[in-house]
Formats: sequence, structure tokens, C-alpha cells
Amino acid sequence: MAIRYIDEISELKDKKVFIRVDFNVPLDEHQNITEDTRIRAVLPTINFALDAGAKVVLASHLGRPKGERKPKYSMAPAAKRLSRLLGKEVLLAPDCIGSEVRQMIDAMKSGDIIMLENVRFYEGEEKNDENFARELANGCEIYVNDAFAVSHRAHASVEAITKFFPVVAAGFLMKNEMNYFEKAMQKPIRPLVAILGGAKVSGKLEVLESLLNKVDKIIIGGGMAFTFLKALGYNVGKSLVEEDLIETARSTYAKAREKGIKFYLPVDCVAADRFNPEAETKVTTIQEIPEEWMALDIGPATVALFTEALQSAKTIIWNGPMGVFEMDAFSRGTFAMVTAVANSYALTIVGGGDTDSAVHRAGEYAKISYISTGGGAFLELLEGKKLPGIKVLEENGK
Ligand SMILES: Nc1ncnc2c1ncn2[C@@H]1O[C@H](COP(=O)(O)OP(=O)(O)O)[C@@H](O)[C@H]1O
Ligand SMILES: O=C(OP(=O)(O)O)[C@H](O)COP(=O)(O)O
Repeated sequence: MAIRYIDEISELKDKKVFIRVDFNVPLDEHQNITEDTRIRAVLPTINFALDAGAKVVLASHLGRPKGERKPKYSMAPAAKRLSRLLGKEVLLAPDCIGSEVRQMIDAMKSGDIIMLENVRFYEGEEKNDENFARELANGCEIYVNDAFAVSHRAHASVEAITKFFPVVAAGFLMKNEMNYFEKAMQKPIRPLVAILGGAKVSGKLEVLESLLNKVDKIIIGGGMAFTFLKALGYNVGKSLVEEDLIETARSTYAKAREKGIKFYLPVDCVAADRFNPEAETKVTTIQEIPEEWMALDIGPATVALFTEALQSAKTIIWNGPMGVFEMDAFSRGTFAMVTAVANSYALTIVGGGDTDSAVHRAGEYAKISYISTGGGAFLELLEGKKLPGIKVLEENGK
């Protein structure tokens, strides 16, 4: 079955519409939201429901409170920011289930909006517990999932809850995420180039394996490049290497070559004598990384090589920074790649929290075709997995 979207529901007026959003946003030590992209991203869905006269009940998690009610994980800052963005009062419920919440919802009028407290204050959420899901539905009549970033989790507010609604649909953010993903991966305009970086080799090797069946070129930068370089016999000093994955890296590289996929690895780097913003640094070739030093960014020759590799690309997908971009001394490679991707003529799709933040910091946000709100969810889609939250929408669609 195909997914039904919120604009295909015939009657929203006066209906209690439960919208699962992902307001898992970063907060500073004073509980101020430092980045509200995920809240802005669901405004079209919320506004659509409000304009249609629905009574909107929003549910989200924030952080990992592990089934306990902890004030620092309250949805209060998110509700406040949403209220400002909508220019409209957003009431924060004292909980996500229970009689008081139910009374608040029953008293709602058309065009009202309520934010429930963090669904992860209950263990039932992550356990995908049906009883909790039934309570969480709070007597609402229509379920909408617009929480792409958490759709890889089979949790109660994402999966089990759909059993308790006669009408189940997806929101516009979900639609965008799926559309861009399909454009890039199902029917890509070729050449399709994948750029992978970041630190988590273990998580990304599986992604890479499945990408071998789809892409024309692979560019590997960031920490994960050094496991590959070590597998190819280079001495990479103290650079990040996942020793137990060296064999897998070697066979992945060999498979790529067999398939005729161009596989780009760094040829030079910014090496440092320690993992510190004040470290002594120098640009070296990959062959010359000093024994006790570590590579924390790609070097200028690599930037030139990778930029050249992107020239002919018609579709680019990117996850993971090229270096430790949080420290100025090791940020040039990542920012140079942001520029190269932003100025290419390709359809460009970026996913992952750190990559997203690098694009924002470089001020190139507007030039990227699509920035996914999902990190883990985006990677699981790339791996070819069916996300539980999307599967239930398909099963309950049209
Ligand atoms: N050469 C490197 N050595 C160590 N860490 C690196 C290196 N390059 C990038 N990183 C780190 O990788 C982290 C991001 O990795 P990851 O979480 O896999 O990416 P994303 O969040 O975009 O999916 C960043 O914090 C960055 O500092
Ligand atoms: O931030 C999220 O995912 P991400 O860090 O993979 O982008 C989602 O809100 C999921 O959170 P979780 O990884 O605690 O289940």
C-alpha cells in the first residue's frame, strides 16, 4: 500500500489530530535551544492541520531520559519555541498520558494546539508497549507521523500507536524526506557520488556495503578513511583506526574495485601531535604521517582531488564531516567540501547531525538541495532498510 499524506485526509475540521514530531533538539546548559531546524521543518504540517480546523496534539521525545521523568528533558523549551514560530499559544500538557491530559485534550477547540510532555518519560515508549501506546493516543482520531528522524525506532509513539487509529498518515516533512531519498537512490540521475566521513566506521561500513550496489563513485574522508588507508598498507600513525574492521574495509575496497566503482581516499592530511585545538600541526602526504601523530583533517591536495571527483556528479549524497571540524585547525577540509558540494550542479542531499551543522556553519545551507533532519534514520535508509515508522504508514495507507 502507498503512504497516505495529511493533505489526502478528507476531513480534519474539529478532529483531534495526533502528530508525532521529532523535537529532539540540542539545548545549552540553560535549556536554550541552540538549533531549531527540526521544529521549523514540521511547521508546514502543523499549519496545514490548524488551518483546516483540527485540534492538534503534538508528541515528541527529547534526549534519552530512560523512562524517568527528568526536568532537563522537558518539552517546555520546544513548546515555547514552537509557540514563537507559530505566533500562537502552544499549551504544554503536564504529562503525555493520564486523566489530566485527557481532560485538556477533550476541552480543545478547533485550531487549538497542545504539546504533550516527553514520551520517553515512560519506559513503555522505547519498549513499543501497546498499553502505553493506547493511553498515549489519548482518544485522538487521526494519527500523523512527521518525525522522520525517529522513524528508524520501533517505539510506541512511532509504531504500536498506529493500531489505535482508524486513520494513519504522514506529514509533509516525511513526504519531502521520502521524495528526495527516492530521487537520489531509486531513480538517481547519474553519476551518483556518495561522500562518507565522520568517526563511526562501524556504523558506516554497512552503509557503504549497500551503497556499492547503487553509486558510481565513493569518496571517503574523515576519521573513517584511516581504517581503509591502514587496510591498504599505509602507516597512519595514531590516526583513528578501528582495528577489528580493517579486514572488512579491505574487502569492501576490493568489491568496489571489482564493480568498477571509483573509490577516492585522502592523499594528504592535516596531522597533529595530539587531539587538541592547540596542537602542533602540519600538512603531510598520507605516506608521511609521523608515527606518533594523528590525521585530523583532509589536506589541500585531497580537497582538490575530491572536488575534481564531484565535477561530473549529477547526484551527491553526503554523510559525515571530512575532519574534526569543531576545532578551527581541522575544519578547512570539511568547509572546502561544503563549498564544493554547494556549488556543484548536482542534486545534493546531506544527512547527519554533524554534517548538517557544518553546512550551517559554512553558511551554505540555501545551496544544498536537501538537508535531511535524520541522522540514524537517513543512514538506515541508505543501507536499504525499511524503517519501522514508515512501514506502518505503508501498511495502514491507501
Ligand atoms: N580524522 C578524524 N579523526 C577523528 N575524528 C574525526 C575525524 N574526522 C571527523 N571526525 C569526527 O567525526 C565526528 C562526526 O562523525 P559522525 O557522528 O560519524 O558524523 P555525522 O554526525 O555527520 O553522522 C565529528 O565530531 C568529527 O570531529
Ligand atoms: O536525534 C535523533 O537521531 P540522530 O541523532 O540519529 O539524528 C532522533 O531524535 C532519534 O533519537 P535516538 O537516537 O535517541 O533514538
